Amino acid sequence: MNASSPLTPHSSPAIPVIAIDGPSASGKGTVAALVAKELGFHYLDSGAIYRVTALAAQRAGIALDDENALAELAGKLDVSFDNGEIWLDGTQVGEAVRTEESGNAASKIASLPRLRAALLAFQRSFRKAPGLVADGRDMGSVVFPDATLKIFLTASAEVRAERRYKQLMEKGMRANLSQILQDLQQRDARDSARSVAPLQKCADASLLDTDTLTIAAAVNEVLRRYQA
Ligand SMILES: Nc1ncnc2c1ncn2[C@@H]1O[C@H](COP(=O)(O)OP(=O)(O)OP(=O)(O)O)[C@@H](O)[C@H]1O
Ligand SMILES: Nc1ccn([C@H]2C[C@H](O)[C@@H](COP(=O)(O)O)O2)c(=O)n1
Repeated sequence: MNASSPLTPHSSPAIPVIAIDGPSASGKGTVAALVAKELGFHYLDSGAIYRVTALAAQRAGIALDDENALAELAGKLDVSFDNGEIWLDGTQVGEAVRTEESGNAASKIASLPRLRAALLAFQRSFRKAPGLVADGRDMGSVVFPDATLKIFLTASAEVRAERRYKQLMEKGMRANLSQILQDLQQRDARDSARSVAPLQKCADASLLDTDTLTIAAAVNEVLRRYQA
């Protein structure tokens, strides 16, 4: 696995990290990427790692509950990230990892402790100077517990479902609002209930509710908290 440039074998505590965790469609990816751009930092979309691992498993015919086989697969995945594009085994995965089915498959394998452990070092290898903005579910709690700033980004399930609906429609994908709301609530419940690295606001994270915030306002608020 590589993050488009040589791997750093160990994480470096001197390099600042902004960890943005939260439920699905809360805007983590959008806000994290814009904050990273503003600060000139690297960006880690950790959910994409789980999504592409699930895709690789499906291509290899590995069941999504076969923990040993999934952990072994994760340890030798040929995945790289380059300018927002994901490469698996030398080919671009494109929108295959952006569907709700892909999010659900990722959520299922993400509940397996050995699979999560196998992905830890790869995620930490993204910590490079001058800094990193990382989004996911356990960025502040497990992957970067010493992060400089930890944000728990959220919005009501209804607002998130509407945003996801709009996003899918804009991409020309089929979408049904009530189905999206149901899927999103099920995924959040699974991600919150698992025994390892559950989705939760850790004690040292600060809450950012974007129900009534524009993307620009959410980005500015993260930057303000970082600079404070
Ligand atoms: N504050 C906001 N106001 C309006 N739309 C927003 C806001 N934040 C994000 N969005 C939109 O909501 C959609 C979902 O955002 P995004 O994909 O960043 O969420 P996410 O938390 O990364 O989702 P997932 O966990 O499923 O990957 C996008 O279309 C994005 O543009
Ligand atoms: N740090 C992470 C990131 C993601 N996951 C799992 C749980 C999510 O439902 C799924 C897809 O993530 P998304 O792309 O929607 O952010 O992957 C996780 O457990 N830990």
